[in-house]
Amino acid sequence: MASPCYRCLSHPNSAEKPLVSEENSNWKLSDTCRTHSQNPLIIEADYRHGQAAEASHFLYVPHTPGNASIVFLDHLHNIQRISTWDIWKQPPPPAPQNPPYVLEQSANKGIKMVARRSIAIGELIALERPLVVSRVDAAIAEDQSTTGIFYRAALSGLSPAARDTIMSLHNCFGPEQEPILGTLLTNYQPVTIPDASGTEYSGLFPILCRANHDCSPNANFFFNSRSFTGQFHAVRDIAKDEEITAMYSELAAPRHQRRAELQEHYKFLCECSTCSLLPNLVEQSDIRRKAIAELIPLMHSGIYADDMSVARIEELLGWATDEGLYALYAEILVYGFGLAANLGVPDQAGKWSQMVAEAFKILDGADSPRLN
Ligand SMILES: C[S@@+](CC[C@H](N)C(=O)[O-])C[C@H]1O[C@@H](n2cnc3c(N)ncnc32)[C@H](O)[C@@H]1O
Repeated sequence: MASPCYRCLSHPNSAEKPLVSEENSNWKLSDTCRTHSQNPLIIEADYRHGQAAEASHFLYVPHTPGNASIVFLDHLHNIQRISTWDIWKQPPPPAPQNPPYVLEQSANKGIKMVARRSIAIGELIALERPLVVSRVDAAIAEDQSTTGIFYRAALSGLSPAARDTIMSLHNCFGPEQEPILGTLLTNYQPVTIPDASGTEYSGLFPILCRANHDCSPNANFFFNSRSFTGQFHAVRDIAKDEEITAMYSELAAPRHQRRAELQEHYKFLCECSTCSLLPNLVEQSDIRRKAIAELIPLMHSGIYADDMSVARIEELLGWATDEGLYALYAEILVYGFGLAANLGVPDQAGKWSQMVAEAFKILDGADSPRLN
């Protein structure tokens, strides 16, 4: 089977989905929904499932029917826990004043995010709360998924402005996909909720999703679960008028693989500066990225292979820098720190530990939860 999307873990759907029919065009709960509780406002999406706790429910935050700013799709037990979070009593943190970006029409990539002024490495570019958060494996009955009734019902509790914003976003699937689902899948970004027993979530961030992809992106998307905001931080200095870019697919992969994934999940051929290198330079870039890819399972499992050395880590750090892969550079640093400590090289471990802290500040901001 084809690989799942890096950002929302979805598999692209087949081309059999019909458009939403006219009679479903009103924003209202469908007949298969029923209210589970009023305050907090929790709706059971499809009571026909008969397994209420494991079926998808919608939570609207704040709990104002038809005027919520966030809708959550999850199983009931998670939704009930999430509804008690103090975060919903607090206003969202302010976005940067005079944001350093503008959204503009591009020649060939739809809307793009562009730097209005020079942006320094580590600077917060944009921050916002999501309009939709969904567990990636939300349960949807076949009849609801093909017609879009499920998503229409989910969005019905949002404010009209929030819904208009969502429906104005790009849907890269065109008529082959139900329009609301197509729009969500085109724009979802990963959301990590601590204490969610490993459940994976996707979120719709209406400004951040306007950034286009680059295989050596200059911004890092980070979800701060404390403030419940998606954020972009610059991972290198960005010049005025330069496009601000993010990553949509696994970057530690050769060009043909990156392009295939982007084509499959986002329907475009990547012609970023890395993908457009001359053939011999693409070959070198692929060698570096494949070498970094080989380290990923070790980094995730924390295993230090016998042939892994401080010198090899330094080489891989250099390649991650050459390739403009800052998030992976930070992951390699973390692994290198552990390796050096494990090998009994305290000076090197200390140096890398400091570099890890600097890298997390750049990627996530000074309040990075990873700094604790
Ligand atoms: C999440 S949206 C990004 C914002 C989008 N450009 C818009 O107009 O709203 C993803 C879509 O943007 C376009 N896109 C993103 N990165 C691209 C790139 N590097 N080259 C060409 N198209 C790109 C593709 O159509 C893709 O499906």
